[in-house]
Amino acid sequence: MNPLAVLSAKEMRAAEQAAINGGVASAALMETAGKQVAEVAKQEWSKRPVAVICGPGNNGGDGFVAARLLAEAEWPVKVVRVCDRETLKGDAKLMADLYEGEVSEFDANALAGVGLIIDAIFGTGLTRPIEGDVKTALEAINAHPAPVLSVDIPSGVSTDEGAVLGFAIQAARTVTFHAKQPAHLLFPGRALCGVVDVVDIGITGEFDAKIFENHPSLWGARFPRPSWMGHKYERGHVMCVSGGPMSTGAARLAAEGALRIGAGLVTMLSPSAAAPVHASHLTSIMLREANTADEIAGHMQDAEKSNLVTIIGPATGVSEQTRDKTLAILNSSAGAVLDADALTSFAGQPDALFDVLRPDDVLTPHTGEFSRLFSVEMKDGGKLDAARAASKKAGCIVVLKGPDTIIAAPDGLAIINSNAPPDLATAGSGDVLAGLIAGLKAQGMGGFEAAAAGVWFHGACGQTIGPGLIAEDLPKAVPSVLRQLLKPLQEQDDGLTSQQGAQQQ
Ligand SMILES: NC(=O)C1=CN([C@@H]2O[C@H](COP(=O)(O)OP(=O)(O)OC[C@H]3O[C@@H](n4cnc5c(N)ncnc54)[C@H](OP(=O)(O)O)[C@@H]3O)[C@@H](O)[C@H]2O)[C@H](O)CC1
Ligand SMILES: [K+]
Repeated sequence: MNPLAVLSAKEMRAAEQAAINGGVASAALMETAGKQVAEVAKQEWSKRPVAVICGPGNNGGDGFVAARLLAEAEWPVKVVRVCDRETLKGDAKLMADLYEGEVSEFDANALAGVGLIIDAIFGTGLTRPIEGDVKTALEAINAHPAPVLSVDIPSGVSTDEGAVLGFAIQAARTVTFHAKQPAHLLFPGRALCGVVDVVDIGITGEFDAKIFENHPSLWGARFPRPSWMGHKYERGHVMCVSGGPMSTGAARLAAEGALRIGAGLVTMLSPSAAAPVHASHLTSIMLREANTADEIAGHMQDAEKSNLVTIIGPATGVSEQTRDKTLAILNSSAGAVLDADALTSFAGQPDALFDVLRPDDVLTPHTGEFSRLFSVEMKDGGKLDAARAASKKAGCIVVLKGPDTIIAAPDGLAIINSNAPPDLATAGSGDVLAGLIAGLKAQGMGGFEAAAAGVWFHGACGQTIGPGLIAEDLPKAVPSVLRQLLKPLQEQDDGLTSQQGAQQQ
């Protein structure tokens, strides 16, 4: 299976069942899961008193295995149950029976003197909000100074959404099995996981995954590389629609992003009143006047000559005029990346937009713009489903921006990005992203892959600059990230491309 595949709780159960049908004993899977948890504890922490807190299901079963193996390794182990003994059944009961040490019920003294807590309370089987005595136990764990190692997922986090159901454990580290689940990548779940280890427990076989974690290995083979014999007209053309004289910076940031990522030509389409402002700033980016939707449509005829992709939205203003200009682009043969005001200009009448979008066009809303255009209230943890449904509804690629940006395609495929540092939440950063995506699309990448690559690049540029970042820095960081990405794999610096590097923040 692709190591970047992300499986839902239902898909995890199906993968587990397929392994069982293929002859692997379910108890063997649990034994390996618990063994891997014990191994991570031994690798990451020195020998110390450990409390293993076990819940009523198979997550608790994994905990009993880890407790047995740590006790065999002569760790001082204390097992604490947050369920009645009678609720344990199947493999979990078997593992509880195999544990020979004392098992106590959770109380105020349960964590006294421990230096590590293993959270094996709930995993993928959490079905309802945490409350009552269980909540009291989780609160005591979070209040205790010992680090927490969570089994599969921090208890209280919903697997498919990464939302907190009532209350959740804050882990220092989380060991998950076979593949990541959405909660390991979506906030707030991701922040509650700490460092995530994905370990093998003996599940084999192919799985038709629909969700992936963003990484160059998903799209690197199709990433455009300039060729010796090529010329600028073969590297695509990006046009950027500008706002008025007091709002020109956003379009310039997008244009610079497109040029830096390799588009052969970039042209600013500016209202006449704003053209002198652009003229005093632009050098390698060309400048043309375009005041009306008809004039925009006229420029779109360039699409016949080159692979033209047009960006509209950054500081173009929420107006009927922006709407008409957007429709002029969508009714031409130019590709489109629609951001910010171009999206909000269709709030209240989204069908006028959805009717003309083509499957390869890209929308890049942040959550506010998304809610306005798709008339949905964004809830904690609803992001992945919302982006996938929106992509289907709009019939094009949707990039729902945030610390855990989702890239969704109408056929249900989705990519979750995990390399963006918080420094990227700054004015103008999203404009550069629209430019990166358009620049890659103009060079021949499909909309979905261009969006994934653009989002990853944006994150990698953010990591390169780090604290103090302003949007103007992002296009300037593109060359160093490109140099890194286009190196042969064995020469790449892991800091930028490894999963772990991305996961640590
Ligand atoms: N995926 C794999 O290949 C393997 C996974 N393993 C581990 O198994 C768990 C999933 O186990 P499961 O038994 O399905 O679920 P949980 O252990 O997470 O919990 C289910 C029990 O919890 C009760 N529950 C649910 N929500 C609450 C709540 N809010 N408050 C109290 N109790 C709750 C639930 O009760 P129901 O009434 O809803 O039935 C269950 O009793 C996975 O995460 C891995 O750790 C295998 O060990 C290895 C293979
Ligand atoms: K857990």
